[in-house]
Amino acid sequence: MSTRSACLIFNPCSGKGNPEAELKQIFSLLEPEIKLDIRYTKPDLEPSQLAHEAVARGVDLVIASGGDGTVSAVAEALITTEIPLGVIPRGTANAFAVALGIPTNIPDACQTILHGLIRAIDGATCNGKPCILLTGVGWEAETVEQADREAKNWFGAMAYLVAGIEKLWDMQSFQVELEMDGEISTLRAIAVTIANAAPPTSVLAQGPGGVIPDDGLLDVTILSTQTEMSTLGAVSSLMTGALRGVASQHNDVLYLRTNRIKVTTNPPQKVTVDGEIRGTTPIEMECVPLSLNVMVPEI
Ligand SMILES: Nc1ncnc2c1ncn2[C@@H]1O[C@H](COP(=O)(O)OP(=O)(O)OP(=O)(O)O)[C@@H](O)[C@H]1O
Repeated sequence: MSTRSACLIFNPCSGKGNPEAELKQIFSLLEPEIKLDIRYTKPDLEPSQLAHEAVARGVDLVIASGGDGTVSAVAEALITTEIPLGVIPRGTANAFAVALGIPTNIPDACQTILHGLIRAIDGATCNGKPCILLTGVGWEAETVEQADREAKNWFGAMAYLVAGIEKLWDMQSFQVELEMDGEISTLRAIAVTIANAAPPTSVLAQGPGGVIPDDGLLDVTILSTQTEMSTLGAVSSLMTGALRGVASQHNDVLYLRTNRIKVTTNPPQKVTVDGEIRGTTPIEMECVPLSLNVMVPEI
């Protein structure tokens, strides 16, 4: 007997699997218990619009199935509503799912939607637009741009590592002005990453020992630079720190926690928000505490 109603927003182009078979599998796992209204994303239709329409129709749950781009856009429509977000990850990195412990295989992700718990997490805005994962300025944004569809098809999640190493050699340091609580600090950096939620694999976003998605704060990680050699040392320290789940102690890695920050750079730098390129600096980012309900596995 179907008791809950859900809109499933399905990106047929995410990842490298067979979308028809995947959708069939999702349907067979969920439909016995959830009445599903399936909507396909289209290149010229923002998934957030489909999610807004679902909210207006009054569904109990909205499920995003795709990569982080799809999940982030669907979440945009659910922030500040009580309607929970279900996630069936089918992308390359699936950073949002990994950050929240949501399984990245279809059967277990569906189990989480059927029998999981609702967890309230923070959302954020970057220049007034929603951000649920992280905003990257400089190296992170250059890496995301370099890791295009073709690279992701070839290398999977390793595409980001390959692109990051490739881009590191070209990175010029830039001047950064950080404004928090009316105070301004100035320094030179190659990367400024502001995270609301991030998995350990987002090495530039680890903050002082992992990103906490429901603390009402953003984790800012700055890779400041002195010389090319010290940059390499800082990057390898960040990577080993991320693997071991501890903060890097390198002198060129700085951490801050804040609920609101403005970042201005000279020259302007590319910005990535939740894995999509979104213009250039300056940016203003703000945490919106406990504004998004997400289905997560039972502990
Ligand atoms: N029907 C469609 N046909 C072509 N492109 C689509 C369609 N629906 C969505 N898209 C595009 O898919 C992109 C979002 O993809 P998403 O992030 O969900 O998956 P992905 O790219 O496989 O994931 P990842 O970023 O992890 O590799 C957007 O650029 C959007 O325009």
